Amino acid sequence: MLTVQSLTKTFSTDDAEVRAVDDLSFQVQPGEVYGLLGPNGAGKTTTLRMVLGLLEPDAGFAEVDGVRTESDPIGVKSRLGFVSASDGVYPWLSVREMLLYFGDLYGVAPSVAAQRCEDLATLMGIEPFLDRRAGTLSTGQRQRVTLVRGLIHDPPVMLLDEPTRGLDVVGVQTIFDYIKHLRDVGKAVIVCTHRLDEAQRLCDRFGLLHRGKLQHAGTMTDLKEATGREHLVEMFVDLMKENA
Ligand SMILES: Nc1ncnc2c1ncn2[C@@H]1O[C@H](COP(=O)(O)OP(=O)(O)OP(=O)(O)O)[C@@H](O)[C@H]1O
Repeated sequence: MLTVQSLTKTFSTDDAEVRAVDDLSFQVQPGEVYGLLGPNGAGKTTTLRMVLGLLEPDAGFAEVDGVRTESDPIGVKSRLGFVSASDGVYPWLSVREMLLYFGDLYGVAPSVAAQRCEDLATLMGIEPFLDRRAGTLSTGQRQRVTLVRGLIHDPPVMLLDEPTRGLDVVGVQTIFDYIKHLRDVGKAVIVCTHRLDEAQRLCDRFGLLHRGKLQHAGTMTDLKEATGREHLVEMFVDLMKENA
């Protein structure tokens, strides 16, 4: 389970202070897909960076399966999988070498990592290119490899940042299947995306973030009741007008 409690971060620049994340709290349960959604600059990336332990909060904390980022940053990283549209691959390693290398970085025993590599390769359809250099893969093939890489240490919590960016319909469907798999095997999943139509189909619960604060949170039914709107897109447009 992931807990974010009263998380707050202000950035100071030469001419201004930006409260990027403002007293943000939410939880994601095992087997649940949570859409953390918001327009540009809402605070999504800053939140993920604090959950991952890459940025220190001014106040509040993130906790992954009972382990707090501030007290055990390595322990938290081993319990998190992170997949981002901007993930790179090591071009000169074969896909298998790269996956086993990441397993090793996470402290997974080589025999366990090798078996997981085989199982996940079958699941994500990457067996045909396991022994090809990662640098020769297409965007969609590379994306599937990064999805496998995110799971090589079998973390209980997965963070997906813009997972469908740049993918064709088949690639998007692969992400949908992957997220369904994550839900089925009981991972707690956070998805950040600007594709609100996809989010509406994918997520069990939502947090609509604007100016670092959750403006609405809950299931689609909760959000519809609270806003009187049918679709996330309309809710967002209203939010941005209200806060303009
Ligand atoms: N290192 C930084 N220094 C100063 N301001 C920052 C820094 N990082 C983020 N910000 C500001 O904090 C706010 C939130 O940014 P953040 O990147 O978290 O938004 P986001 O929701 O991920 O946006 P996007 O959808 O555009 O990626 C923005 O106003 C941004 O300019």
